[in-house]
Amino acid sequence: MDPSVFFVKSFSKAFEVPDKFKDKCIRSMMHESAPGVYTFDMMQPIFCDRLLSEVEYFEKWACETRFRIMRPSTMHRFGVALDDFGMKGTLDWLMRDFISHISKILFPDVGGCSLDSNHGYVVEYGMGRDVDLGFHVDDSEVTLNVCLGTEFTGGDLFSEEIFSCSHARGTAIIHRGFHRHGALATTSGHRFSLVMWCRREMKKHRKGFSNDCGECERERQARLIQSVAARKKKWFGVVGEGDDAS
Ligand SMILES: O=C(O)CCC(=O)C(=O)O
Ligand SMILES: [Fe+2]
Repeated sequence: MDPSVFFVKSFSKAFEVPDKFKDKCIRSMMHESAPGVYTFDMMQPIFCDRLLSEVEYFEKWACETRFRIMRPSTMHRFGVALDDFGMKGTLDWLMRDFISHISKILFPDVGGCSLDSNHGYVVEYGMGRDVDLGFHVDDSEVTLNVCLGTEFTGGDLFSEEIFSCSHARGTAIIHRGFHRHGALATTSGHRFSLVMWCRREMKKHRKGFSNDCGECERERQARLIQSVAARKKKWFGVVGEGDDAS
């Protein structure tokens, strides 16, 4: 996958410099909006558009086939988990090659570079969708939140410190999972965000377990991916680039 297709220049450049300058470059593109909360430019509009059209296709498909959408978390009534439509490979790549490095620099105390699993989803706010999100902590070591747009007012993210970060399309916020935060009401339009809860599962919980039913989960994922890819191909004549199914 070519990062320059998805990432803004400042982001991809920071990861291309020789290793000895990399940490400094990555740090210099971060703006600390509140203690422990960092914002930076990350995604190009084309990434936001493509992800949102995938979500739209998936929701349409789920509606027509009566596939029960797994909501991202108990806090959300709307939104979709990205694993459900074959984006696991893309999310793993994002975490392994980029988020882990950022986490090593900013959050060595929680995940550092040893993040090894993730839960990625898109949340939706606005008329007929969720309105806001109460104060909470995430089930993650490190959380990445990328604003996908589209047009909206309100929806600022907030945390305990006096901090309000209005999120522009393509910008990312990264923080520790235990950093309490919430989202104010989206007062007009629709707001979508890509959220990735990045975890350190293996080291924390699974040490010493050789059979944790990963096999069953892999089979379930493979069946789902095949079925979604087949339907997408039938309807749209394409399978999204970067999907597990491609
Ligand atoms: O609404 C947002 O962008 C924040 C979402 C969030 O904090 C979460 O899903 O854990
Ligand atoms: Fe959260």
